[in-house]
Amino acid sequence: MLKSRIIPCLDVNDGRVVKGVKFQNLRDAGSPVELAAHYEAQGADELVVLDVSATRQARLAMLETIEEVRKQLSIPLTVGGGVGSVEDAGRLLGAGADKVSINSAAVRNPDLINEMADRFGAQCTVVAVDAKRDTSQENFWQVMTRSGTQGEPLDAAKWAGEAQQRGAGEILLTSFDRDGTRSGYDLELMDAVVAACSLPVIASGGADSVQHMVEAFEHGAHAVLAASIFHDKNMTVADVKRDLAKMGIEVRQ
Ligand SMILES: O=C(O)c1ccccc1NC[C@H](O)[C@H](O)[C@H](O)COP(=O)(O)O
Repeated sequence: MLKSRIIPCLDVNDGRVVKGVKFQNLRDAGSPVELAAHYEAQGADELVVLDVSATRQARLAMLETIEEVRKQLSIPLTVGGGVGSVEDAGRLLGAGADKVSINSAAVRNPDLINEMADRFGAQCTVVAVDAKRDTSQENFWQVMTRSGTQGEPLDAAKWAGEAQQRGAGEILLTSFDRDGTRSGYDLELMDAVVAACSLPVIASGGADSVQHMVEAFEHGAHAVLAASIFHDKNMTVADVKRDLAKMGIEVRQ
């Protein structure tokens, strides 16, 4: 049985880790290099670094940040944010990423998923699905792109299924509604995506307790991603893993 993974997330804007609520009101949360080392020392299984910078020069500087973070880490590193092409993905892998996550560019050009999987392998190809509940429809979550600012005429569960068909290796599923709110993962969204896609799914958005993580695992998540609770030092990755083990969830110690 694969062990459940705990993945801290560094959202990076202009070289600094930031954290907001529903992708808004971003506050400074520290240095990416220091936090990467910090979370690995706490026992993180993987790290996700998302470039949420708005400006082009900040995005280009991201390669240096990735090289610096890579020097700190021995655990798998997934990098995403603004990846627009196979060449972009290649540059990030060359800078030290093990996996690259794509969202907006894949929605614009779904063949990009096939190209990445063909060129680098499914294990490097993560499709990030940012989903916002559409309250006007039963069991429908809209795919969001461009850092949560653009609603797409696309059902999140169906899109995850298509990503699988096109060769993706993993789904990074972020609930826009829960991001930063500490109100728990969107479990119904998890259910809908797990029913439509048999790839490993990383639950993201809303974590505030170990119990929230247990719920996500019970609803089919292979891994849980969290940012706020770790950046705000409410708990360490080691605390989480200790409590999960006590609750019978198999984690890497
Ligand atoms: O994904 C984006 O484009 C984006 C843009 C700006 C700010 C945050 C963004 N994403 C949200 C991150 O993936 C966030 O770290 C996860 O949703 C985890 O959130 P919490 O654990 O609730 O803090």
